[in-house]
Amino acid sequence: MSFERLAERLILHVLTDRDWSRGRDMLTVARAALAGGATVIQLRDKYANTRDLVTEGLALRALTKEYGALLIVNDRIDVALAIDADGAHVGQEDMPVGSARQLLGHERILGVSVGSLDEARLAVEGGADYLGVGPIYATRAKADAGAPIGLALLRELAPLYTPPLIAIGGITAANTHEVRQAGAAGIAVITAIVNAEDITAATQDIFKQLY
Ligand SMILES: Cc1ncc(COP(=O)(O)OP(=O)(O)O)c(N)n1
Ligand SMILES: Cc1ncsc1CCOP(=O)(O)O
Ligand SMILES: [Mg+2]
Repeated sequence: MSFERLAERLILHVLTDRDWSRGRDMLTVARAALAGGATVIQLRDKYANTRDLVTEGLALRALTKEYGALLIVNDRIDVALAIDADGAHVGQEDMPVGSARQLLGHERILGVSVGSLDEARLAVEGGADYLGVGPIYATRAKADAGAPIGLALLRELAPLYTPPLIAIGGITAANTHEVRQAGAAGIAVITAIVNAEDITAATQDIFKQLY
């Protein structure tokens, strides 16, 4: 897939998160987000054991196929392979990018979190298909995310590298436009979508700001 086509398909990631879903189950949340325009569901479950993660993943695999959306697994390359996900996402404390790429192969998408120029360079050299850049703004959904980095890194990276930049951290309908203007090909969202009372409407509101 070309980077341009990939960028289109990666425009709106919704990350699952039990803590912020108001007690609604993951499939209900994901279905509502897909109905509102999510193009990627990232399975992100910090509590489930491996067996449950695979079960959740298989259900999300069927659902994302129904909507023609991508499924990315957070942290776990083995689970991504087991459920035939479209790809996996690793951060700076997860599997190193080179090893992740080796295990995942070249047919699946590999996303890597970066918060600095150096991390971005290493991620690109290691074969990342997209970069998760953040936290752009303050976030409630990741306690160890560190201080917000603002828009400067997006502006620096956009002219340097071809893999799409996906902005994450505190993204809402109100700041989506400025994030895109700064160079983000797409955005990744937790609370502004999964914590919304009407998930589909919240996703639609954000989706509209992307174009
Ligand atoms: C698209 C995207 N970008 C960044 C992250 C964060 O990954 P990581 O730093 O490994 O943190 P956790 O999500 O694992 O808590 C992401 N998941 N997705
Ligand atoms: C997983 C992650 N990585 C950096 S910030 C963040 C949390 C994003 O959640 P929210 O969209 O609610 O700020
Ligand atoms: Mg991680």
